[in-house]
Amino acid sequence: MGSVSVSPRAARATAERIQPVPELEKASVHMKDPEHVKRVISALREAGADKLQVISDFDMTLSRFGFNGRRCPTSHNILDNSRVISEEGRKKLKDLLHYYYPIEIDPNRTMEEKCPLMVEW
Ligand SMILES: Nc1ccn([C@@H]2O[C@H](COP(=O)(O)O)[C@@H](O)[C@H]2O)c(=O)n1
Repeated sequence: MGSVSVSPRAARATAERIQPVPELEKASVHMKDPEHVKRVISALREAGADKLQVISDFDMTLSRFGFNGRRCPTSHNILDNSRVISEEGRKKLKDLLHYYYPIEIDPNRTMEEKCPLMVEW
């Protein structure tokens, strides 16, 4: 949420019309500045879907790591195992996962060693 910029004028305008966001009331949601988050969400709602641009990253910040003791799929896993990928493509992706994932979680490698390999992946 911190990277969404809202002009002071837009923030003031929306502050008066903030609608409740029930999802934000969940115990699992932690916010440094809840009022700012509410203002940003109101501004997003007001601007509409045409103005929305979503940028996500790929390191389990958006996807869940585990649930009920089981590992959740990453965003890559979902695509890798979907029917939009050919059988041959799925095999290649699985081979890449088996090669690169152990490197990603290897506690004996430095970030400097890992980074170029993760980019290569
Ligand atoms: N080509 C790739 C690259 C990365 N991964 C794994 O996905 C994790 C990121 O998961 P998100 O749900 O946040 O996208 C990353 O830590 C790698 O383990 C992959 O499977 N395929």
